[in-house]
Amino acid sequence: MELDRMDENDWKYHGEGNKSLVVSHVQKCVLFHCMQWLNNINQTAEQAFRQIQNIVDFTSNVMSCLLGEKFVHSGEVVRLPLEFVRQLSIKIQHQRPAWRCDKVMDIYSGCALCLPNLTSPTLHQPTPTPPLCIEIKPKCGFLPSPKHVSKDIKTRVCRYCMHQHYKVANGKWKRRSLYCPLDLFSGNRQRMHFAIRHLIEEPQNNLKVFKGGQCIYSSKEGSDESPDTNSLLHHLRPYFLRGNNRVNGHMTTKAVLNDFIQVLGNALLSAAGGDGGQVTDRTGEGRSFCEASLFNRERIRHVHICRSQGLPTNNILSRILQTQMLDSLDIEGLYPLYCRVEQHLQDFPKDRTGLQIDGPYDQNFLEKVQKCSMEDDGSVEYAAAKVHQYRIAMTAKDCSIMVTLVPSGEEEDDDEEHSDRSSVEQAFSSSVSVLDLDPKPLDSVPRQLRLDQKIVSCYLRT
Ligand SMILES: O=P(O)(O)O[C@@H]1[C@@H](OP(=O)(O)O)[C@H](OP(=O)(O)O)[C@H](O)[C@H](OP(=O)(O)O)[C@H]1OP(=O)(O)O
Ligand SMILES: Nc1ncnc2c1ncn2[C@@H]1O[C@H](COP(=O)(O)OP(=O)(O)OP(=O)(O)O)[C@@H](O)[C@H]1O
Repeated sequence: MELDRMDENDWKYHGEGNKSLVVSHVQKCVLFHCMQWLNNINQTAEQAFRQIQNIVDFTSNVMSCLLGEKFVHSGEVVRLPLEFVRQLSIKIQHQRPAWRCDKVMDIYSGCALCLPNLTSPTLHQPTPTPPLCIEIKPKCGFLPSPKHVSKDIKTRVCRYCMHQHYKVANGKWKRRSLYCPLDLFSGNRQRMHFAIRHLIEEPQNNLKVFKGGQCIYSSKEGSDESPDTNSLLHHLRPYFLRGNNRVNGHMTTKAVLNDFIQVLGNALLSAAGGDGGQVTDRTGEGRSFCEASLFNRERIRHVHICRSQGLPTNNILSRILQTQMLDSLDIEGLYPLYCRVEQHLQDFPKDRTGLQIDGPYDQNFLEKVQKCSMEDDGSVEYAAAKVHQYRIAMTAKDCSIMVTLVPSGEEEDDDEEHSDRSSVEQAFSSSVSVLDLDPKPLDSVPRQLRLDQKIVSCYLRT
């Protein structure tokens, strides 16, 4: 790509989050993450470059080691012509969701993060059934240890399920989602199926489906209407009309949905990097069932199911969960350590660099985090390492998984000996990546504590 000869007409709006606005190339398999700001803060181009380089370093030197490099794309910082960025921001403005427009795209620095477009149709041959890409933001998959929390409810109901009450009370979403992350991270097929079905019913910002690079299914924040599941099923039907189902050419809507969920669940369970085989089974710890999950409420009926299975150790869900569990103290146990670091930085501002509070996110940073002692010796180094661990865990709690399902060649359809189950499993090859791995700033810690208190008191009230 010739960065000095850019044309905004080659780019289109792709999506956005809380911090970045994403534009994709109309033909090539690349996209840019442009930063967006709440206020038009006075950041120099060099500071903007440094901030994005920090994201690249954190992704490649920290998150990639913890999650598995095969799943992670770190990207690179690019400098774009300012006029191109300005024209682009004007071009895409009308496509942005209104509720994100309190943020403005950074048109001053010219810096952006360049990544492969994981939903790009141009990666594959054009066919009537282009790859399906399913983006899942799973959120936190475990309950905190009772040692560190002041409210017993936090050890019984997961943060996501409690947060749902708070979000509905504050009008962020009109309806609660019945998805529970603890079911998705269970490794138990029935629980995972249950979780994915509820993600589809109420996707909020936890599920998006792309076909041929276009987002065909997602929630609109603040909207009264649920997304159109029938339209999703209409898109999915041709992918599942194969094997035995093709014989009579008819498939019920429920069967399409079940097959889709089964294929997605399989893709998540089979995505492993490095050595595999062992099982992470947390049922014994009592931190893997959420009382608010509908599945759990039916636990007596499902008791034989609950005892079985777990995630294979090097599975992507397992690695995300292990990284989330670096938050071993809960925000309540972590906050006093954060205060120790803050106090120290006020007294000795120059130590900010040595403690690597804002990076650099290099090998040394990762070692500090991995070698952090179990015992608090009262030092600022211990406190800083625990805060670093917490911030890494926050990133893992906020990342997204992109599952790509590529329909297999037609020849597999011809084998009518296959049962429905094996044919649907063979009908796709899959790959998995993890998105949105930027570091959370130090000042997100007090915000997290305040939010935690609001979520818990709202839940206890309702
Ligand atoms: O705190 P949470 O759990 O609400 O997570 C925030 C997300 O809200 P969610 O609950 O997923 O709708 C929030 O997502 P939305 O903007 O709601 O789509 C962001 O991902 C936010 O991260 P950051 O501050 O932009 O780095 C997330 O904030 P962090 O807590 O990860 O900093
Ligand atoms: N490499 C990619 N390939 C395809 N789509 C992507 C890619 N990166 C981001 N996206 C899309 O753009 C959206 C916004 O990106 P992202 O979640 O990284 O933004 P963010 O502002 O960092 O998010 P958050 O709100 O979690 O802070 C994603 O939800 C996803 O749909």
